[in-house]
Amino acid sequence: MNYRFTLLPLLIAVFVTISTVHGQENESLKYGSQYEGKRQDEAMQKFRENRLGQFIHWGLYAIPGGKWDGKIYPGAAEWLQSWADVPPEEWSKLINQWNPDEFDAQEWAHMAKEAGFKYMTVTTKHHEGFCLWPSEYTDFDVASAPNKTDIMGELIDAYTKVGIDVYFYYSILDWHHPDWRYDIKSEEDEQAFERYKTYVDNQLTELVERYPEVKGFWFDGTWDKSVKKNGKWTLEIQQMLKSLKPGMIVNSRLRADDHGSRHFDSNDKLMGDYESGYERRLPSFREDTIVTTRDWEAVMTVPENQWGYHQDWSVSHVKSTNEVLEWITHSVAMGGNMLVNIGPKPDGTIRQQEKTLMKEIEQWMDINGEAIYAGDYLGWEKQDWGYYIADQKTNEVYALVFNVPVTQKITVATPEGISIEEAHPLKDESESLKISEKGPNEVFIHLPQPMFEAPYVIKLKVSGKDGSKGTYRKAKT
Ligand SMILES: C[C@@H]1O/C(=N\OC(=O)Nc2ccccc2)[C@@H](O)[C@H](O)[C@@H]1O
Repeated sequence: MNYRFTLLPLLIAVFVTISTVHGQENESLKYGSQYEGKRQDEAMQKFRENRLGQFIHWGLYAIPGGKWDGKIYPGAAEWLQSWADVPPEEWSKLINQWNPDEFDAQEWAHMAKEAGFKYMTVTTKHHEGFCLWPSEYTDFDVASAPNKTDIMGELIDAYTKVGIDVYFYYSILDWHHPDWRYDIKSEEDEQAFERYKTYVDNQLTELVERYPEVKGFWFDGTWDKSVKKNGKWTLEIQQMLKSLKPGMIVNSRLRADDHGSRHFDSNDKLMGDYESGYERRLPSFREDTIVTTRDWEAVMTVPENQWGYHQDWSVSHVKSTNEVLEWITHSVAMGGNMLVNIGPKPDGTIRQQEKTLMKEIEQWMDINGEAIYAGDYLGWEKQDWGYYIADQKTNEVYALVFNVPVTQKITVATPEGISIEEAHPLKDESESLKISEKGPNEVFIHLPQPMFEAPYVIKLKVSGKDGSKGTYRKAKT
């Protein structure tokens, strides 16, 4: 049998397949990722060192607070218009009740500063379309409400003054604007969405020009086909913002590529400046360590799923402060940032549960904040008792204990040639914790009695192969 002729078609098929697959990985995209790796400029480094931020969801939805026509809706309060199926013209009447007469931006900024938040991201316009600044391009804004306070102006001034970086959340999805479209299926859709794109471009330009201290944009509401079919526009928005303000930071959630692929382009390359796909969920140490190769940020609610103010938090589990601290620690231990959300009340005050949470975060961060700020992925074997964090700048190593072993001691397994010299609790660094040999490259660190109620942070003095500090960190991948 002449194999040459029999095998030839198979060989061709194999070759075409390999080249196609390989070719797909390197498909040249016009609107895909614009660069690879982590941005190393000062603005992005500051984002990376901030680590802990405050998310603020505020808008007309705070007024009904999850209740419509006498019925409580357990879903996210900022989506009430959707859950209760309220027609836009009826929902818009809420503007006549917008009167946050207790709003005090300095008080909010002070609370955030004390709590240890290094940056803040606030909703300029959520899906409902109401604008919390006086916009030249719509009358569905604070300038048309009984209380005309420029919320964005007050907040960015107050937070910037106390040294907290401010980012703007902006929803592309807009339930109020007549030209918003979920999909583009007709010439009429096309023309309307072109008008809508101009509206958004104008508003974004307006926001940067009115509030030049803004550090970046957190885009949302980009999952519909209308946006996925406009990948070019999403890149143009990114480029426009960076030309308006060099160093501007834009999240991956804005972006769609030539084929509608979101966050990551069709070559699996991250778009935007950091990955913003972790919403009320966290990457796994077992399956998702790829996140440690890029900048990323998780965002979290205190209840199971309430971003805007909901008057009845009994509708779901409400995280304890220790749970919130573990979400923050988990993110930083995997080289990411965390935004912890609050949903202010319609009168401009902050609900007691959120004030208590911020106070308890403050008390913990006052002692342990050095393990969080500029924290990064260490790369050592994840242990059940908690997390390791390495400081990006000092290379100090911290062990953050959340799950106390019944043995009253934690195991620290170090890479070959690395040893633990000393262990000091951050709550009293003059104290030295006992270290005992467990096996090759494994030691026990003995925990103090009585057991503690909050996450317990230990600073480890580590020596590397050549005895110098800092040689023990896993190579940055
Ligand atoms: C931070 C949150 O972001 C949102 N949505 O984020 C999503 O990623 N939504 C989503 C996730 C998966 C599929 C479709 C939409 C908003 O709808 C919500 O009100 C809040 O502002």
